[in-house]
Amino acid sequence: METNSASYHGKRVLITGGTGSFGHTVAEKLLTTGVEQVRILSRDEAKQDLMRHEIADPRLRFYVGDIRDYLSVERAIRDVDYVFHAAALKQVPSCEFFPLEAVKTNVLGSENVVRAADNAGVASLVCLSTDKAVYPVNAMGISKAMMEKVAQSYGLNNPNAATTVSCVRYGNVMYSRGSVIPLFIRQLKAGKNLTVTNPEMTRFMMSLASSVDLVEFAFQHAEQGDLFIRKAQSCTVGDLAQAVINLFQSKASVEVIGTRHAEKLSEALASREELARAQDMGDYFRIQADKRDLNYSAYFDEGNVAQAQYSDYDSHTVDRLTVTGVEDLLLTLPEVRAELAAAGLPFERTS
Ligand SMILES: O=c1ccn([C@@H]2O[C@H](COP(=O)(O)OP(=O)(O)O[C@H]3O[C@H](CO)[C@H](O)[C@H](O)[C@H]3O)[C@@H](O)[C@H]2O)c(=O)[nH]1
Repeated sequence: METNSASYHGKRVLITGGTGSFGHTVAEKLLTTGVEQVRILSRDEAKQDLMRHEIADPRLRFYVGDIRDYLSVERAIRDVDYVFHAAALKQVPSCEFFPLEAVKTNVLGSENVVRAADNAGVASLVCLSTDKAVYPVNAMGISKAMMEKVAQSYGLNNPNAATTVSCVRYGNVMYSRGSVIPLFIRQLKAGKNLTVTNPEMTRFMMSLASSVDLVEFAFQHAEQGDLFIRKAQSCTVGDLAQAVINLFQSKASVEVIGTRHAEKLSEALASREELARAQDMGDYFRIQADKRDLNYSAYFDEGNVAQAQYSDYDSHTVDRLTVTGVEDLLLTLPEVRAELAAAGLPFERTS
């Protein structure tokens, strides 16, 4: 995390959904700065207890609550300077089965966070979204797309707002809980074949460290309503499986199981319409909110002629990693290195 320690000096930071892998990593990094307090708001007291023991620091404070419940957000956000909003329902299948639960947490819960941040005079709020919010096809993505709209409408409706509200979109965070990389490794260790949905399916691959950098970047650069994405490479799931097989020197084969419910062949981090108004910032894009006011005729009559020159920032068309490239990326992940070390296999490149 390109932590600008000075920005946190003497400040209080709240992380919603803070016991997850993102929250944990951010909290640890913040505590290396001169931050005054890091607050975690989450539902599960057992996970909080675990984290309290893992990071024993008196500046870390835990609030049991749920973003669906405004009062619990209000309690946790009082006197806070900055908020990282990571609390969400983010499993595609569970949101598919219970779409209204996704609405309650990802849309209405996020609205609670925005409103509470405004009422508490928070300086900056960064909301975490996902590539599945772009041209969404599943309930998780649709609810995250609505969260982005809720976040952006805050500035549109409050031109003199004291709180800067921005969003970031992730791709697939490698080795995140419940995702395919730990699954592949578990399958290999159990002597099973790797289950691949569709070998040609592509996903953006991001390490946890680079997703934390993205949030940090947004925090440092956000203006009202901005949405940030980090440029990323993609790979096919077939190549990902092959890279895992190669690193673990396994004889396992790949079993094609077919596309799951509500998943896409590729994901887009930004649409062409968004890229047409995006600012290229090196490793990142800033996508500004449509700043026209809520005058309906402006909304309908003023188009954007630049749009036609752009295509989506899509995992099928961006720079694609080779199998060796995926192996190299996997070797940067501490969890993969630990698994390889435990299996007595090399986890450094010799050539
Ligand atoms: O047994 C499996 C399971 C998955 N896949 C494939 O592996 C890729 C990644 O699958 P994950 O389940 O790891 O990730 P998803 O893209 O489905 O979704 C993930 O990324 C999202 C962000 O885009 C959210 O964070 C979500 O919670 C998280 O599961 C997909 O192409 C999927 O089809 C397989 O090939 N075999």
